[in-house]
Amino acid sequence: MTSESDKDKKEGAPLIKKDKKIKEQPAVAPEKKEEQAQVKDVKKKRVVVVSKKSREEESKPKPSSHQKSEQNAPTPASPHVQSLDTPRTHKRAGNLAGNASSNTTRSSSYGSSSSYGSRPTSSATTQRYEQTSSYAGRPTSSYANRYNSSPNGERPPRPNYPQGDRPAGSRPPYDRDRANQGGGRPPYGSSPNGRTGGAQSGRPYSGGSAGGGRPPYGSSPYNNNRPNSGGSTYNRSGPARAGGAKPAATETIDTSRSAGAARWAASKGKKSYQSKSQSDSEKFFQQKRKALNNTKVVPSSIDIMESITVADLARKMNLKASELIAKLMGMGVMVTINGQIDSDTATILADEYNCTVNVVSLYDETVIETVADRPEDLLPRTPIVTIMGHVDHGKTKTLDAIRSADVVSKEAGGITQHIGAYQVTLPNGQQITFLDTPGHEAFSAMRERGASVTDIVVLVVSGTEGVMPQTREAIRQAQEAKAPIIVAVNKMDLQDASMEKIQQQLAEFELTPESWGGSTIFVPISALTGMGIDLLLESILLQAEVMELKTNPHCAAEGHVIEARIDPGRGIAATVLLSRGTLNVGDAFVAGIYHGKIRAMYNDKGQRIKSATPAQPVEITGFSEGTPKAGDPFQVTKDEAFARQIASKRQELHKMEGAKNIKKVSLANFMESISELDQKELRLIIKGDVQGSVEALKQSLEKLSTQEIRLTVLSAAAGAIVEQDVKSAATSDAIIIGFHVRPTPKAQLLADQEKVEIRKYNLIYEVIEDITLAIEGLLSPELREQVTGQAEIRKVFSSSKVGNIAGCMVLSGVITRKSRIHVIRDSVVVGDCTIAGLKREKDDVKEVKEGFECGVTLQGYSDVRLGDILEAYEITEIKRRLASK
Ligand SMILES: Nc1nc2c(ncn2[C@@H]2O[C@H](COP(=O)(O)OP(=O)(O)OP(=O)(O)O)[C@@H](O)[C@H]2O)c(=O)[nH]1
Repeated sequence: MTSESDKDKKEGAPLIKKDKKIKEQPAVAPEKKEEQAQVKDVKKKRVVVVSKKSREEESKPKPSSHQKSEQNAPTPASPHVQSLDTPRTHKRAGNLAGNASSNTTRSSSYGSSSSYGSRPTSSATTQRYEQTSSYAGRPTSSYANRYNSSPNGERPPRPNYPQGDRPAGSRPPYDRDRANQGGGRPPYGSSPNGRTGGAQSGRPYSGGSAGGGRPPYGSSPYNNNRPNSGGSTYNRSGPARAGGAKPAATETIDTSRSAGAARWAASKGKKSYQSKSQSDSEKFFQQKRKALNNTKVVPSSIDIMESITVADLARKMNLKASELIAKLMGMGVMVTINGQIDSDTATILADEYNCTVNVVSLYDETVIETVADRPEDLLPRTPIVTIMGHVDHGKTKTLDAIRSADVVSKEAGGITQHIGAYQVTLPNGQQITFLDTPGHEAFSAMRERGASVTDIVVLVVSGTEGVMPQTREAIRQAQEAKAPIIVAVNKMDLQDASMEKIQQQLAEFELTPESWGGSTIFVPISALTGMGIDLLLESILLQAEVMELKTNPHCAAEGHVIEARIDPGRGIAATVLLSRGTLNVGDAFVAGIYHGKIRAMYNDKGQRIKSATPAQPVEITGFSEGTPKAGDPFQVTKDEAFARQIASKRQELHKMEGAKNIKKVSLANFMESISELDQKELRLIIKGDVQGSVEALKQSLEKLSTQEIRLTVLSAAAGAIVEQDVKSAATSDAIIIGFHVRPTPKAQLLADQEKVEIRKYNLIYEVIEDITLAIEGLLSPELREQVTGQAEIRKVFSSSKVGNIAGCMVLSGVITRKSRIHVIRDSVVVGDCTIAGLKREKDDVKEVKEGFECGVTLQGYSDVRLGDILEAYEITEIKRRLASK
């Protein structure tokens, strides 16, 4: 039985400890407790305010001094104005000035930072960029072509673009006059080959970074000068800290106990009031204030990729996207805010603002540099052979004979064990790798991606049928790939097979037999009987010997994807053929635009292996995301993080290339842009009497689209309005336009039921007019400022209750209590706020007219100074018209 004391020991132990703790604390009088609670409360509020403040200041590039003053000054509940004749200096004004100056240091540090340049750059990558910069140019075809190297492991020479194509690192200013005369620059959107290559020529990436003022990764400009969360306010009342170190918790409590706590509490109250009262118009003003704070000039130069969205370009140039869109429209380029424009167009646009565009190639950042082979590193390697030829000429049977296994019959049984390539070991120990994919498809896929994987092509030609269409195609493909051809004249076991006939036919394709003085090897074979197969293999080895195929097996592995598939059990699996290096399980890699880490590796016999050498076909697993394509370059990287980085940049580049030519708003891309932009949309289905007028109407209507409102023609066809049209309109929320056509009775009935609007017209201008009005109805009104009066600050008073009071003389117009105010200093708008109090003498007034003195306290801005102009203005909403856009 458990005794009471035991129970206490078990259950009551923590309680006793707690009690002890409480007892250790000195006794506090009830009123003292209340005070402590208040102080704690104030402290909590204060921490919130401070963090909020630092966030605000971080987001603003400049005038932190204003904010500082504002925070120090409590919100004036009832502004009091002293007579202008009784100047009074306030002790706190000096404090505020001191704070302001400390913040000036901070704002300059913000100002020097470039938000565009904060791209992460590892030092290792930078080294690579520097190496890359020596390229004179690059092919402009798809991304995969760019990463492919030659089969012998050497990087193909980069094409040299004509000298003077573009100076290193920068673009020459665009001579508009010349272009207008049809001279220099190609038309918009036509990006001539070599342009981008020229852009990079000789321009070291790191140099570009430096020129662009890009801060190195991780070195945030904020870190240097930004005060810690305590800020100067803490310093004033709290104990001094060495080196501006973050205050300890005790310090915070101490400072909270000071008289400043009340001010913080008031400040907190004001802020919560502000945040609550954020109406739509307030948002507008916030944006405006932000814009004012960002009244930066257009930079003299910017760095962009090969294409850029209008929004990004506007941001880089410190301009409004709408302004750029308008300019582009003037140039005949219809583009939305998130639409891509190429670097040429961006250059022309930027040139309008005397801004030079430097094209930073994303491609450069996706290149995995490899170390060049030294002659002593190179060792002979296995030849890689592709069997090609016309349908039914015996390709599979030949491969089958080579492997001494009947693949045809296995395939008939549904067994597909092959991995796209396999290696044959001959009795003498020599090896040959055969690509086991249907020749043409493999070749086409490889060629499309710029891969030249095959060393030798074996062209199988039926000795009975002779040269057929696919034989010709195979010859062309092999010749384009500069792969030597060995002709295997098959089915020589058949009576009507003729070697001579085939030789004659092929001579027309510059495939002349050695016996005729040419250099092409012809081998008579019978895949059925196995006759001539040995000779064929010998011929392959002979050809390979002549080609002196060598590679470096000791470097990081490189090669190509031969085929890829999704294995139900193992996920993404790809057959890879290495051109150089040794591949090991656990290696990080990039294949095309995807990356991964080798999880498992299998040879062509399906056996699990740990490493693979050049020309040895292997199937790998371990892809982290997508499935690569046949012909994609495969490269091992130093680690997985780098592989991921490269893959992500390649994906971005791939996306950009895909989007590069999308400039005009089209039905194909509108869904994407709408989801991105949250645009308003007017959807139409057009039906007309003849196709010609339907097309004309469609084009005219699509031109009415603005960056805010998309006009989408879902379908445009000739014919009556039928039920299907109504159904489509109902599901997609569209309006039907009937031009010279009417709905069938059934369609009309359905439209009535579904509340689908059918508008009928006979004149094209009526349609345009109606739709224009509809679009204008959807346009949000334009908010326009109207200045109502101006006052000059002749004296500044500080009040402990209401903060700074501006003693003003109204110079023109009228200042009303409801006016919004621009604070203008040296012709620069430094503040945008409302009036908290307006007084004549000691009386609150609604307005003060020209020629009268008044006292103004501002809401949301307290850093008023002698000589500042207070510009009173009102916002008026103006209905937008399409014509005025
Ligand atoms: N008599 C004879 N028949 C052959 C020979 N080689 C292949 N054949 C037959 O020709 C037909 C087609 O052979 P495949 O090896 O499937 O031809 P293929 O070129 O691979 O055909 P596709 O895969 O459709 O392009 C089969 O019926 C084979 O048995 C040969 O040397 N002699």
